Amino acid sequence: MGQLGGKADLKVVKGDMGYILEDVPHFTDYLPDLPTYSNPLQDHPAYSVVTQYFVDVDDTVPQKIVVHKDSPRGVHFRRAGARQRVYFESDDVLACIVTCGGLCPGLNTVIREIVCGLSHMYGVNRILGIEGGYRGFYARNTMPLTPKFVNDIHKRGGTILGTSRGGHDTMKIVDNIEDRGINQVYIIGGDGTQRGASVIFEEIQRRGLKVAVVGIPKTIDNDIAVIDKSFGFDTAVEEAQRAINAAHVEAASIENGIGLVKLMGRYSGFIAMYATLASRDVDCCLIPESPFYLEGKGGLFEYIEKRLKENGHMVIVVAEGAGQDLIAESLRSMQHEDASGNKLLDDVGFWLSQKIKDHFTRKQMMVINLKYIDPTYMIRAIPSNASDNVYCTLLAHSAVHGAMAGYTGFTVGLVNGRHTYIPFHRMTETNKVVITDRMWARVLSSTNQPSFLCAKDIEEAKMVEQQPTQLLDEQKSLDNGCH
Ligand SMILES: Nc1ncnc2c1ncn2[C@@H]1O[C@H](COP(=O)(O)OP(=O)(O)OP(=O)(O)O)[C@@H](O)[C@H]1O
Ligand SMILES: O=P(O)(O)OC[C@H]1O[C@](O)(CO)[C@@H](O)[C@@H]1O
Ligand SMILES: [Mg+2]
Repeated sequence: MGQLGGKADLKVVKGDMGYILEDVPHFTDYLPDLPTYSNPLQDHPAYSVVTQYFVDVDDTVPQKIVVHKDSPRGVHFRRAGARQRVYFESDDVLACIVTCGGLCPGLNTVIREIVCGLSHMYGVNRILGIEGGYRGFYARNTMPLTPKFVNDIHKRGGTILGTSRGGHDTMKIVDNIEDRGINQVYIIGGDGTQRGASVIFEEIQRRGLKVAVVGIPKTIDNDIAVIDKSFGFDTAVEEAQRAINAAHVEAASIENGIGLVKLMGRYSGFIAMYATLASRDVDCCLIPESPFYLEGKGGLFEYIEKRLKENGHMVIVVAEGAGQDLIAESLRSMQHEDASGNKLLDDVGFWLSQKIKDHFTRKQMMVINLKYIDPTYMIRAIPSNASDNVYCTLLAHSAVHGAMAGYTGFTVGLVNGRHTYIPFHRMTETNKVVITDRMWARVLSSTNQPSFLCAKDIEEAKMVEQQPTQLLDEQKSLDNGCH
């Protein structure tokens, strides 16, 4: 297996039969001759009895598991887990944890399990919480975190550390890390946060510091492509059921009742799609990936009228990023951004409510009763459910094992059911609902809604699907020997 040259931040290894490892950085890449120590887990009363507890250094996990007889082995990621040798002595570790971006169920569980993992598995006692997101590194005090302090935080929503958008000043952050003597940095956040983590890692590497930078990807929208699923997503889908049930009860209790529920999903409609599929009470699901229109044949108004005539009531679920082009057209809305530079969206739920009410009032054909429910922040603020709690625990432990083993500049992630270490740059590939895929077809068949698509839209969607992804591009250039 040979190391390939290439882009400065890519560490790619190529093997036989089209095997590619998209590896993550390690201290030894820029700090040769570091001492190593035997992993204290070897003597741990709970873990020492586990057969093959340590991960083989050569274990990797394939990104694509559906293969043909002759297909190349494809891209792999380094398998997460405890290594036999570690690069830190327990007493020398000073770790810190920061949470950035929007809230998500499970943040406190990840914080708890990093603290308990470091302490119980590796005997690390010095752990700091950075308050209020990235700017907390240089603008706020830190809080000491102990297993006792974090004991029951997983039962609470939000993040005990606080969070923020904006305020990423790489130099000030790294100066602060260096001044405090921090040598493990755990960064929990979404795509913006992981971009921030990547530049922090680059600066740390440039300064030649022995500081592990580890990301734990957070997105309630489940919009990161490379991982199976993000923590908090299951909890969000489950909690969304309560809003959909309420909308259904309201709609079904009154003549021509329409229950409209807005769910999160800025660019990806996964929460709306899964909540719709799980509920079976939803008659129409609108997501950012699938354009729709209101007036005329095959439009939303026609469908609402038909459904009310058939059934007397209906439930509509709309993802917050759906129909933004329509709103922009009708409101000539200004484009605003939040402190991190994310586009601020217009409220599709409120806009759609008004449009539906106006339409039926104007037409005077039937009196409708529309109830609009926006549970978005109520969903985002709850604690994670049981399965997300276990998932968060494994992500946190993978992060701790990776840092102790000397890996850095990576995020943890579940790929095909296995925990892995993934280079930062892969975190920015977005996961979207593919509207020409089976899952979206299942939604359409469960709701009976029109697809709102003309032949041209379908062609365009297929073209997007067929376009080479970054992965294929890279694979192609690797095959051409470009790296
Ligand atoms: N390209 C970037 N370089 C450095 N820092 C960044 C970059 N993009 C975002 N950040 C910082 O990351 C933090 C979080 O970013 P953002 O508000 O976009 O949330 P996020 O991590 O994407 O989470 P989510 O969008 O899921 O709520 C902010 O402090 C922001 O300044
Ligand atoms: O209102 P805030 O806190 O900026 O966050 C809203 C955004 O965060 C997200 O949940 C992503 O984390 C989006 O779906 C949503 O648009
Ligand atoms: Mg984001």
